[in-house]
Amino acid sequence: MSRFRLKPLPRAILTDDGVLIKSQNANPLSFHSNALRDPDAGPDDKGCDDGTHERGAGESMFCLTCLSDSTNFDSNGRGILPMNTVIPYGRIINAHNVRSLGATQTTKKSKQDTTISTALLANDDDGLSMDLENDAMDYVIDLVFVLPLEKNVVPRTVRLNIDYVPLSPASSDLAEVILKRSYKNARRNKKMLVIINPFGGKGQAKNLFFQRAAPILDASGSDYDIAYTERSRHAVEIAESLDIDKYDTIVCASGDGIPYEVLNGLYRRIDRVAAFNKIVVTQLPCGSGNAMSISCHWTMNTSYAALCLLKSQESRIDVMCCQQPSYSDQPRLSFLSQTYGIIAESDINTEFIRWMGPIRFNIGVAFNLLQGKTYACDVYVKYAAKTKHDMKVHYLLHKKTAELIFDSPPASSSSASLSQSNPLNEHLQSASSSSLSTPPTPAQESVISSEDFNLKYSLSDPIPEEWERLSSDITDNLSIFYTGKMPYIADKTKFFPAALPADGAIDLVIMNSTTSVRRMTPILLSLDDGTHVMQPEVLHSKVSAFRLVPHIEEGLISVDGEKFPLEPMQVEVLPSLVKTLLRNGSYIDTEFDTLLST
Ligand SMILES: Nc1ncnc2c1ncn2[C@@H]1O[C@H](COP(=O)(O)OP(=O)(O)OP(=O)(O)O)[C@@H](O)[C@H]1O
Repeated sequence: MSRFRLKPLPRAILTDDGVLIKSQNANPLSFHSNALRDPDAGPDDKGCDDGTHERGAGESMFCLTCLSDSTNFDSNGRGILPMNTVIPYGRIINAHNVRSLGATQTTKKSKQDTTISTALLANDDDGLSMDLENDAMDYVIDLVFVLPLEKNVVPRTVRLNIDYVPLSPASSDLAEVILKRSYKNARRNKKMLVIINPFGGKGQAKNLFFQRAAPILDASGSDYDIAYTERSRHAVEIAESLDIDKYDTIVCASGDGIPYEVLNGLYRRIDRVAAFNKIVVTQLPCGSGNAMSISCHWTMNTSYAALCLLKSQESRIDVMCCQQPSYSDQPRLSFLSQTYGIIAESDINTEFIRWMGPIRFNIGVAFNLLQGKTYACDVYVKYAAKTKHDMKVHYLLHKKTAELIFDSPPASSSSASLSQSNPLNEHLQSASSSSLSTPPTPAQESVISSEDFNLKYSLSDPIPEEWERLSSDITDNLSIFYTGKMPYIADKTKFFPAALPADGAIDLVIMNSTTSVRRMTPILLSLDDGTHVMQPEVLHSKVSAFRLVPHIEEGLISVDGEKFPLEPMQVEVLPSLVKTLLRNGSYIDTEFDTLLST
């Protein structure tokens, strides 16, 4: 005999945007935190800062101060999802049919009835019941979604009674229907290797991963192994010897140093074509420099980046290939930047004050600037866009193409939505719910061959005829030489606002020491909004290749934040070589178009 336990459930339906709560249940909903935690990592989600209520054991509750306006309180301090709240597909990370609870008892519904008190009968039956009157089936689903709590997103589970009319017998697995909508354009069931640099982010990388990202990955049912880097360049070895049949995604829970090493490890493989066709390389921001995450996931927050890791589409991006005499047998890949002059010195030569955090870099720049240091060199370039006008044309052309491919219709605003509290989530929502957001050649379908690794130019050859030498007026007194492929080089530093993921070009920014400190200071202070590139003193172009020949005695070149020898360096773009995850299929919007129109 079955034992029955009455448990009221809220009713919901599927909409184009997400799961819409149709009936506001009089009883409070409780949301279960299903985060698995590293026992070493300590608690993360502590509930509310305001301390007005506490969480019971094994249970988390919504709180007004942590949620959007769409959340209400009952007298016990528990949150309820009001009618017309939408849990967007972009926020849903898992769903389970509650088969063990079995048949649901349906009541006859009038069209206007939005406060149905449905009882879930817990018994031993399996299966789902059908309301023959309207062909809608009642499903009991455990829906796992992420909720903004303080500055992070955290996983929660809610049990819902969902009315759904199956389109075909094959779609009667409602959890699968929801998951397909929630992971549109994204690879589900990734096989991930998470590489954690325990020294990254001033030693915080491991805690950040386990506190902010792992709960979301675990709640989504993701499959991942963890490897810790034990020494410098260990990630090169890990990637070089990786079993690429076992994994499809390498997640670098680190700063930008580990993705750099991983890409070069993959590049050294004999089967590198297969590796670059299979493996996606992405970052969870756990270091002090997280340019890849801010550029690709549009966030420096580890929990939001974990959500993006699950939801973003695989895309191919350009990478740069560096040649120098010291490693002529094995060129190096660079995904982020190469720099020479004040910024290189400030980045690398301030390692000894690493404990200061990112401010050490600003101190280094200011120090070198005030000393009026110059870094003489010769620079030869193959232009892709030379003048500021060419830059505008190039940028708008490539940005336009991306918009046509990836833009989504605006989400319905008729219903309250859990996504309202954070503008970042609108992007996530549109990315996953749009029917127009399928790119013509997503990374899953675009295959590269060994020819895509071929370099067009050799450092040992003379400068090609079609290249141009920059005027010595600029290069004799050079202060900053910076080339890059991603818009952000650090938090709040939009150094390359015109950078695009796959435009076949490297962005070049050069500044000259003849610019007075009085002029240089405001230019450098405008790095956060990217307006420095609009200043007449700043040379801003796009190149597909360049050669830098330093003429100073002592110094260094920095590639993706790593110290490189002070030698001639030649760099060329290798178009669309690397698979990564891009939110909505693009880099974070730098609003460079707005700068162009001012
Ligand atoms: N176990 C280890 N011991 C020492 N160094 C390591 C170890 N693991 C990784 N590294 C090195 O740490 C460097 C920085 O790594 P990462 O980018 O993850 O951290 P970060 O905090 O962002 O550092 P940075 O400020 O240099 O960017 C890498 O060059 C890597 O080779």
